[in-house]
Order: sequence, then C-alpha cells, then structure tokens
Amino acid sequence: MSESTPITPNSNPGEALDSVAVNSSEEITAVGDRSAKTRQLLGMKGAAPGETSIWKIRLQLMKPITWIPLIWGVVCGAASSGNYTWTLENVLKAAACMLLSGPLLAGYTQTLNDFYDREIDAINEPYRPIPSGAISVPQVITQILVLFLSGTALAFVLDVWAGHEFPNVTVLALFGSFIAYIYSAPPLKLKQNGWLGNYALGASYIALPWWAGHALFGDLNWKIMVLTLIYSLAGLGIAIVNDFKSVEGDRQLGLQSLPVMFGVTKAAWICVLMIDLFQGFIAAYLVTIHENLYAAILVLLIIPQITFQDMYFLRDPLKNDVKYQASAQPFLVLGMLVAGLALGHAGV
Ligand SMILES: C/C(=C\COP(=O)(O)OP(=O)(O)O)CCC[C@H](C)CCC[C@H](C)CCCC(C)C
Repeated sequence: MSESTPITPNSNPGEALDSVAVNSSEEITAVGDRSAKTRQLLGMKGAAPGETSIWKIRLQLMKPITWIPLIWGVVCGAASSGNYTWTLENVLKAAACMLLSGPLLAGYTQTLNDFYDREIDAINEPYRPIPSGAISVPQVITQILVLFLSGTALAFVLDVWAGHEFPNVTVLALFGSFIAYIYSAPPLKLKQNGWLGNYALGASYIALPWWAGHALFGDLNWKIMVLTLIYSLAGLGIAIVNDFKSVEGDRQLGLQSLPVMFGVTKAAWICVLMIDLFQGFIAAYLVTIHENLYAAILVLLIIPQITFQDMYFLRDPLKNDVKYQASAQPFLVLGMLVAGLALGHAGV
C-alpha cells in the first residue's frame, strides 16, 4: 500500500502562487544541480565545481564524453575489415579495443591535455580539477602514466590475441599517444595551430581507432589508411566547429584557430565545405568500387547535415555551434558506419 500526501487547499491564492513559484524554482535548482553534476562526471563545460571524491575528479579529468567517437571508430574499423562475425570472442575483442581507445587512451589524452593547460585554465576555467587544487600535480602525473602504460599493455594483449606477427595495435597505441603528447605539450603544441591541431584531432578521432578495429579483425592495408585519412578531413571540419566558442579568448592569446585566422564567416564556410566535400568524396569512391547502395545511403546522410548547416551553423556560428553539432553529428557518424560496411562488403 502506498501512502498519499494529503493536499491542503490554500485559501490565499497569492501565497499559493508564491509557494508554487518557490517549489518550482527549487525543482529547477535541483534539476540544474543534477545536470551540472552529470556534466562534471562527463568532463563537459558548465560542470558543478566542488567535487571531493578523488575518483570522480579522476573521471572528470578523463572526460568520458570524448570517448564516444573513439569507441565508434573501432566499430567502423571492425565493419571495414569485412571479417567481423558475432561470436563471443569477437565481441570481447571489440570491447577490449573500445576500452583501449576510449577510457584508456582518450582518458590519457584528456588528462595530459588538462595537465599542460593548467596555467591557462587557472585564468579561463579556474574550477577545473587541476587549477582548483581538487587534485595534486603528482596525482595527475600518476594518472597519466597509469593510463598510458595500461593502454600500451592492453594493445599488446590484443596483438597477441589476434595472432599478429607485427604488433599493429601496439604501434597504433604508441603512435596515438605520441600525437596526443605533441598536440598538448610544448614545444610543438599542435593545438595552437588551427590546421595542424584540428587535423591531428580529426585523424586521431576517426582514422586511428578505425585502423585499430580493422587491424584486429582483418589486414590493415594502405587503401583503408588513405581513405580514412581523407575521411579525417571531414573530422577536421567538425573539430573547427569547436573553435568558434573561444574565438575572442584565442585571439587575445594569439592562438591561430581558423575563426581567428579567417574571421567567423569565412571559417564557417571552410568548416562546412570540408565536412561535406570529404564525405562526398568517400561516397564517390564507393561508387567507383560498385557499392552504389551504400554510396546512396551516405549521400542521403549528408543531406540533413547540409540542411542543419544552412538552418543553424552558417546563420550564426557563434550562437549555433553546439546546436549544429548536436543535430548534424549523428548523421556524420552513421555515415562512417555505412562507409565501413561498404568497404568491408567490397573487400577493400
Ligand atoms: C585533448 C584533445 C582535445 C582537447 O582539445 P582542446 O584543449 O583544444 O580543448 P579543451 O579546451 O576543451 O580541453 C584530444 C586530442 C587528441 C589527440 C591529438 C590524439 C588522440 C589519440 C588517441 C586517443 C589514440 C587512440 C589510438 C588507439 C585507437 C589505438
């Protein structure tokens, strides 16, 4: 039996309205708090400060929200290998590779990036775990080393499991970790350059996990490598979208992001053209290998992206960047899977 709360009618309508307002503002605050806490755990902007659990702080540093594209890349690579079958062993192998590319190596990358950004974050985002003092620098260094070493070890286990003569996955893990290092750390700090930084980001999020997934279930060949590097140019476009939110700060700090170099309108056009043209290129390639159905589906998935570019992004890139990403990204990532399936079907 459930207990019901008695409802007492309020004789004073003004007071009743006030209490409704107070209750709903409390509810809104509670919902807001919950959402800020979730954002904190996922490593998103607008997170709630003041977390005291060291494990939650460690997770926040690893930004779980950024693991998703890397995990998805492994799925696309498994599809393009053409050899993936739904056995328990293959599911476990794929899951281990997702653990490698998401929590371990993307987690390593994000922690490393926050470590090297700690001084600038002390000015721009002082509530981040390192500048706020929620976690000490030696604890962060330990986290970076543990994630890197466990990633490398798991990559090696995957090579042995897949019976590789050449340790493809380990080499990819080491290469990815190196790119992550030069992306964030001086003297190269690739992220300071709009083209290099965003291409490193696009390629690491599309090509590297794709190669790892493909190598795990098939033979990673140069055609797959070149095609995914071309696909990564669409990823470069996606990476540029993230630069609009910080255009003023970047300009003041002398960072050469594309919106700083070309201005907001021109950079927005460069961004959408890269996204559309390089996906279009992949669709055209699929036609040349007679995968016409997959090519047609890919084109159908590009059309809503163009629509959202016109509706949101190109009209006001500074205001609509997040809205555009949320609406258009699902079509881009579905397109990646379609391309992976087509390449696997064609035996490329
Ligand atoms: C740290 C990264 C992005 C954050 O950039 P930024 O500092 O501009 O943004 P915030 O201000 O919001 O922090 C990502 C950098 C990615 C990096 C170049 C390479 C990643 C490598 C992969 C994790 C390796 C995966 C290999 C595996 C699949 C075998």
